[in-house]
Amino acid sequence: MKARIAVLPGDGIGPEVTAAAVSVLRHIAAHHGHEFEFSEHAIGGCAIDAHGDPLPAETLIVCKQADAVLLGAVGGPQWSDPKAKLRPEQGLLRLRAELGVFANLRPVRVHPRLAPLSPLKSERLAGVDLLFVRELTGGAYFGAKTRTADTATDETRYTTAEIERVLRRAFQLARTRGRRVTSVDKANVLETSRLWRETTQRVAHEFPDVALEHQLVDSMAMLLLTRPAAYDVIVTENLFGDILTDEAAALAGSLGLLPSASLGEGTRGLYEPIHGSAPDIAGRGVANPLGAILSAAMLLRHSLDLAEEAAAIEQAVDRVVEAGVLTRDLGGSAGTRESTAAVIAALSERPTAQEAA
Ligand SMILES: NC(=O)c1ccc[n+]([C@@H]2O[C@H](COP(=O)([O-])OP(=O)(O)OC[C@H]3O[C@@H](n4cnc5c(N)ncnc54)[C@H](O)[C@@H]3O)[C@@H](O)[C@H]2O)c1
Ligand SMILES: CC(C)[C@H](C(=O)O)[C@@H](O)C(=O)O
Ligand SMILES: [Mg+2]
Repeated sequence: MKARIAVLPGDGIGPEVTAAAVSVLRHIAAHHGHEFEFSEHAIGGCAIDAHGDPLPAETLIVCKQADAVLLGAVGGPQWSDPKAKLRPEQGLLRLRAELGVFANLRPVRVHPRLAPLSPLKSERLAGVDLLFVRELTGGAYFGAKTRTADTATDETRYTTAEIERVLRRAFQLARTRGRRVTSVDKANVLETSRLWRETTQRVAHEFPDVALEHQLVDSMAMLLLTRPAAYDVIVTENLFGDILTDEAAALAGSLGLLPSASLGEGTRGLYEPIHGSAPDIAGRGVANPLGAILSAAMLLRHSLDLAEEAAAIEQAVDRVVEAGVLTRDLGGSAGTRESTAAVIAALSERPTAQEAA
């Protein structure tokens, strides 16, 4: 298979973790007979510095022509002045909107070896296998903003069509898993959430084989910590999904572990770890590359239809964790390169009988 992959390293640890993901994809291409063509483009703070625009026109054109986009992270203290006109994060939000990737899939699994790193007791973590589906191109992130000297507003706006399409994606995904959807809103207070809930109830009729429950976001924040194994697919709006998934990362042991896939109507997708540019550790070669590497696996599965290769990467990551080659955020001492090299070495090993079954 031939594929064009646009790589947007971005800021902070972004270049370190995308380099790791690209080297894993190169290994897959070489060993499975694929031709992946990579091209790097600017986004975020470094694009503001080089081009005066967090999403330069050239970057957007290449992303729209690519089969998939792999992104590191954007942002950092040097571009975080509240009065700044241009912000790195605007580039990422515009890219998501321009690509029409309205459904952001964020899987959360807990490797038993990492359970001690979680704030929860191991018995609560057994069987945790969540898939968050976060609406990605609507809500407060994209509503009108106003600002005077002492007042600011961010409009939260959702249309029925925006809610329906992300819900359908969540229900469809639930059919490939545990057939349970939890829809998270704040319908006791917010009008957008009341529209969300009404729409969910209607869309659920199209999926009679999938169980639906509603949960208010504040109690969901607690339930994620008290009974995380009770959930399967969790679908929610943009802002709630952003916050709940960072919380869920603590269950897995580190923000550095969680991947994501942002999908629209076609097969082209945007793939990025859920973490940010981690300015506190950038440039030191210690960032955990596994979230980015697992995002590359999602790219193979969702944009290139290479499910076997995707599973091979996921199994290799599991083996590396099992073997205890861990970066510092996971209590180990491996650097980014060592962790990446261990994944590539594990890819070359034969699958265990259990994995092959
Ligand atoms: N998708 C994105 O590009 C994205 C996502 C989140 C935050 N951001 C931006 O990143 C900047 C920093 O934000 P923040 O500090 O709140 O969040 P962050 O995710 O960058 O970092 C939070 C903490 O997690 C650690 N961490 C994150 N990723 C890690 C990894 N791969 N390996 C090891 N440790 C890791 C960091 O060292 C830090 O202690 C901000 O400008 C923010 O807007 C960007
Ligand atoms: C950087 C920011 C715009 C982004 C978001 O909130 O979507 C990040 O936090 C994420 O989770 O991808
Ligand atoms: Mg976030």
